[in-house]
Amino acid sequence: MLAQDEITHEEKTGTLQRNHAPTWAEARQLAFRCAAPLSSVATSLDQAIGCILDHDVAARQDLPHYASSAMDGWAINGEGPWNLTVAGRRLYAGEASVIATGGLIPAGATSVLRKESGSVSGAGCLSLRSDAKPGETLPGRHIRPAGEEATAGDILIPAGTLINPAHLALAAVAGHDQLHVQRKPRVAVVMTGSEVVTSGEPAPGQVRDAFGPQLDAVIPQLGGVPTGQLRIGDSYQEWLTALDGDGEGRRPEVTITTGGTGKSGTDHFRAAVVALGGRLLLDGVAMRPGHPAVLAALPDGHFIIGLPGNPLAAMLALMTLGEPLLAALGNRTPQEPTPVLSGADLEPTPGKTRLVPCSVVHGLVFPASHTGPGMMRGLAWADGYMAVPPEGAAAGEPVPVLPLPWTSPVSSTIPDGRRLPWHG
Ligand SMILES: Nc1nc2c(c(=O)[nH]1)N[C@H]1C(S)=C(S)[C@@H](COP(=O)(O)OP(=O)(O)OC[C@H]3O[C@@H](n4cnc5c(N)ncnc54)[C@H](O)[C@@H]3O)O[C@H]1N2
Ligand code: MOO
Repeated sequence: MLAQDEITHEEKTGTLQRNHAPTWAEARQLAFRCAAPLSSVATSLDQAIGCILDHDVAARQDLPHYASSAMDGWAINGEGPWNLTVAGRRLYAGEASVIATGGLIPAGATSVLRKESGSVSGAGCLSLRSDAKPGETLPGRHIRPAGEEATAGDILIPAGTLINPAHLALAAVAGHDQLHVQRKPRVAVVMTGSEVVTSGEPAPGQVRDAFGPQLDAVIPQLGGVPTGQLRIGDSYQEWLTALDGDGEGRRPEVTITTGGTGKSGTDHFRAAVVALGGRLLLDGVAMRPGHPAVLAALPDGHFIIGLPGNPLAAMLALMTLGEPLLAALGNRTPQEPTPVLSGADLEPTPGKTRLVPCSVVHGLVFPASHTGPGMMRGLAWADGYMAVPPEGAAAGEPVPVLPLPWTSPVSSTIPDGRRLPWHG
């Protein structure tokens, strides 16, 4: 939801009165600060994977909750020989009964004798084999005591943990059927453009859709839950209907649109937001590519991110606005840039941060090739993206680098870790 205390006067009145677009760093900060974390939700174990735990998970009873046999053999009382009795009954001195691995230790048992350490006579008398290992009948031998792993009330998984498959098993064996987790923002995608085709080779004047295949895959990587994709043409009415949610004003916490951020007659993002009573929190960012990106809030406190139509521009705008917004809604911290020494001279772009897919080779960062605003080739192989400051950077100077949602964090090559004067 929209963070009420972060709404400025400009935003309340629905008018953005900036004379210049925010810097890339300001835009990221705004996208993070405009949203408050969603509430927590109780969920079944299978739905909790990859979620952040909101309440501690404690052992409901001792783990294991009863003393059990660690071996197949006999539960015994005292030193042998033993008279065999019915399994499960209390054992008195000199008695034994058959037990399997995991079986409940009967009252009176002092230890478990492994099958290979005993022999039974025809008369039902159990005796220790002469080749049995020493100490086989010592008290507690081959018994797994109750509470060996945890005592009732022990915190097994603290709040804040990112749930992995083993955590699910631990919660289950500790007696839990549900977990309280941080709710993830639901994210709908609305793709615009009557020239966009979704299969085969496009004809001249058509383009093959670059967003359908990747957005629902990247949304979970950014901590969101995709709720579906809608394709519309270029008319204002289609925009209005698409952004109006289910027709009764219900919509997911975030809607991502693609295309229509320009200011031509077919670009209806802003008009549709205003018609729905919403306001623009940010209209354009001083970056390249992706500068026409828009962030808006609707009266229900839900958000719309307008990504430009050019595919690389859109993905870098998603990293700039969507990554911090989804982090805020999911109660996580946004990605921080890491300083890495540049392996190449990077041209200045006065007044704009340049976002460039990049590769890291032997600790130096290099711009990828094929990184025009409409291209996907450079991004597909990149280790991350550089945020080249407006003044550029010479080879050997540090530049801020961020990972992509599907790449590993980039490690810093700056030896003393000193803070760099990032723009913005
Ligand atoms: N006169 C100006 N024209 C443009 C400017 C400008 O400042 N002045 N900015 C350019 C930049 S930069 C961008 S980015 C785009 C923004 O355009 P829109 O967000 O309005 O997007 P569209 O016009 O709908 O499409 C742009 C481009 O992207 C292609 N596209 C759209 N959807 C898809 C898709 N699903 N898969 C692949 N490609 C897609 C579309 O065919 C266009 O080629 O405006 C520039 N123009
Ligand atoms: O956002 Mo556009 O280049 O800046 O594609």
